[in-house]
Amino acid sequence: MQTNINPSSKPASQGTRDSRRHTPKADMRGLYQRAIKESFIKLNPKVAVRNPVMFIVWVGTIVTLLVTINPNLFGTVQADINQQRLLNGIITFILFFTVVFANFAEAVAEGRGKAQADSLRSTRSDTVAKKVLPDGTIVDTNSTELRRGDIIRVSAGEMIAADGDVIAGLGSVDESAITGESAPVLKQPGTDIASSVTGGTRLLSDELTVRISADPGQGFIDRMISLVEGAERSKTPNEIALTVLLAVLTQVFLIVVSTVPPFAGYIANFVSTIYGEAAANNLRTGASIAILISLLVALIPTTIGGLLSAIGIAGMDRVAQFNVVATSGRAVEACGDINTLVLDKTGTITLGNRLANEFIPVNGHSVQEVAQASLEASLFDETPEGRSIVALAEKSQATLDFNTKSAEGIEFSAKTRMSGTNLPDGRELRKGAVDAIKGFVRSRGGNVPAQLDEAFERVSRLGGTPLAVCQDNDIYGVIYLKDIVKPGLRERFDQLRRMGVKTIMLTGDNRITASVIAEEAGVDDFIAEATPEDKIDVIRNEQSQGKLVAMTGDGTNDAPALAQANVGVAMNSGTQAAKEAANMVDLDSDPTKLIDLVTIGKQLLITRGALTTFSVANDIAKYFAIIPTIFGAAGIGALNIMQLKSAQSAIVSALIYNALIIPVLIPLALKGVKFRPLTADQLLKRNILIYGLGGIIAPFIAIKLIDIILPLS
Ligand SMILES: Nc1ncnc2c1ncn2[C@@H]1O[C@H](COP(=O)(O)OP(=O)(O)OP(=O)(O)O)[C@@H](O)[C@H]1O
Ligand SMILES: [K+]
Ligand SMILES: [Mg+2]
Repeated sequence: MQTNINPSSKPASQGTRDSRRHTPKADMRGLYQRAIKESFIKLNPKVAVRNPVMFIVWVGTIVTLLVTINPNLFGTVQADINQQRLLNGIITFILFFTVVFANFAEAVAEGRGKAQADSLRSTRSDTVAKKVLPDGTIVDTNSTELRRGDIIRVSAGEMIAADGDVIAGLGSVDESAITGESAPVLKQPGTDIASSVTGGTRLLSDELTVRISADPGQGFIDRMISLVEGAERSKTPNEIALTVLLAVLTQVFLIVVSTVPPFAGYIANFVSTIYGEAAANNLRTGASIAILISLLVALIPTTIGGLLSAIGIAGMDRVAQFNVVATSGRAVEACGDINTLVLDKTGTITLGNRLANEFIPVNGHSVQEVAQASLEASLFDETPEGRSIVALAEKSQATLDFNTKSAEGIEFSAKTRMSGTNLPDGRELRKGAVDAIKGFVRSRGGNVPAQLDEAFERVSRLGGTPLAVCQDNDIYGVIYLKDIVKPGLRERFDQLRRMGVKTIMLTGDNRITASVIAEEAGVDDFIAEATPEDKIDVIRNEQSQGKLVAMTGDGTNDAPALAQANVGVAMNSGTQAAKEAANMVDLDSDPTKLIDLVTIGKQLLITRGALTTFSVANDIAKYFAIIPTIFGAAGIGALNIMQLKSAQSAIVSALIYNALIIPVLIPLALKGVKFRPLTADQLLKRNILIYGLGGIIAPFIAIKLIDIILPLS
């Protein structure tokens, strides 16, 4: 087992998170002022109707306002008309603020995104780009006139006018406008990583030629702005299902409450035969329209109805705080339902800077000869692995004895799993996965020495990647590429396991290395020697068992798998193809962030469930507060278990509680309920216990307290 973990390196997604937020903290006071204004603007019926539960409250407010103005509107009131008017007025006032509070919850949630959008927009200004025409001439072109496929030249100090891929040049780019990270990022063409640039970022050094990949208004920052602003926010399937459920519940209570007057009338007739007409009248007037509306509003799920969209928006927002751009709320929620997490080994589970550590000779060759062959084989290999091999070979005094211009580079591909160089004198040098090189040598009539397997095993058992090196049909030796498992992963995978998420490591590397790394990192399963096609198959296979799969990737060859996965997270450092196929982009290019995303998604679902449970459980107390006032005077006082001061005080207390609970719960809706890594089953039980039981008890206490404080008799 590997013991040489670098103790100074932190898990990639911890530690620096706060400093990485891509927008400055929103001005909170301005945010609340804006939200208060918005809460009143949202009273517009056209907007209000989108939330059926709160719309009922809004309509109820209008009706109670009418009976405040004229208490006799729906039949003569027998009680003191001024007293009736006062009560109706108070009810109207509270109902109105119930709607405003719900609007406020949504406005606060939206406001954070708007503030973010503003700060993003401020980084965006029309830029003049140097467009390269097909004949090579350069013309100044406004960034709004650039189209997909156009070629531009960017010089040091200039803003990159639009998204694109670097096709020539090399330079460092300041991406702090989107990532908040001030360290410059090196951009160069060709490689899977580091070839894509984002409009609105600034080139710090040298010169780049960029092929534009997005039409105006379709760029990454544009998409980010419209996302955080909520312009593209559509309800997720879960949210729609819950909205429908709440609407149905509202309808049920509407029917229930509308049966109260006939029922009360029936009892009144009965009461009049025993206690006389005076008592019966009391009962008939008790069921006044304003009180029935109060009962209805108390019973329908206004708490969750008022907080539902804030919870969803906050979920997207929390993802943004982690420096991840989600293309939809649906993607965020899907994270919460993930059963299987597919991770690739190099760069995800390991630190990824696989560096050449040692040359191990076989077949009677010397270390020097292996270094020489490795240098020649890696001459055109631009991958970090290739570069590190060149560096180690040069340290071992290897030199070139041919003109590199006349040699031909054989690029690495995940399919062949080797790379190399064809020399001018006809020699073919190759390096790559050991079995791939074995195949290459055998196809040229060569032998595979037993020593090779020993070297292969030795490197693999250390968790390293062994690369065999050969010249034509002669195997020279093995290059030990050393890699290190990221610290702290085991705990994170343990956490996922407790949430019921299975982790699968997918790697193109050999079985032994894979098993050593898998064991050290603590993943549940691993698949070795995987081709890009295998990656899609693994995802499809999991999905065919009804599982939801998340995957992280960065390469163009990851794009199909990213698209196939239910949640695909592309690295910002990755190719445009990968970013387009994925439904999330991680601006920090930190593959382990999926673990945080799963947590956020789960937290979103749990918060919604918890507040729904709480909202519905609240009804019991409110029911017992209001129902005796409808029947109370008629001697059914046994229902008055809360012993509230009077009918008026009971109704008003219940409604005040009902209204205030919305703003009280806004922080919880925005922050999410405290998350613990438990399975769905355990979480359900826990939530029913806390939010169900709490939801029953809390309002009894709160309503009783409000009743005591209220100066109503
Ligand atoms: N530059 C290279 N030249 C030759 N062979 C390479 C090179 N890079 C990798 N290989 C070999 O090809 C195998 C597959 O590499 P690749 O980087 O495609 O793996 P992968 O499928 O992305 O999985 P992971 O990145 O998790 O290891 C490696 O295990 C190694 O044996
Ligand atoms: K309610
Ligand atoms: Mg890889």
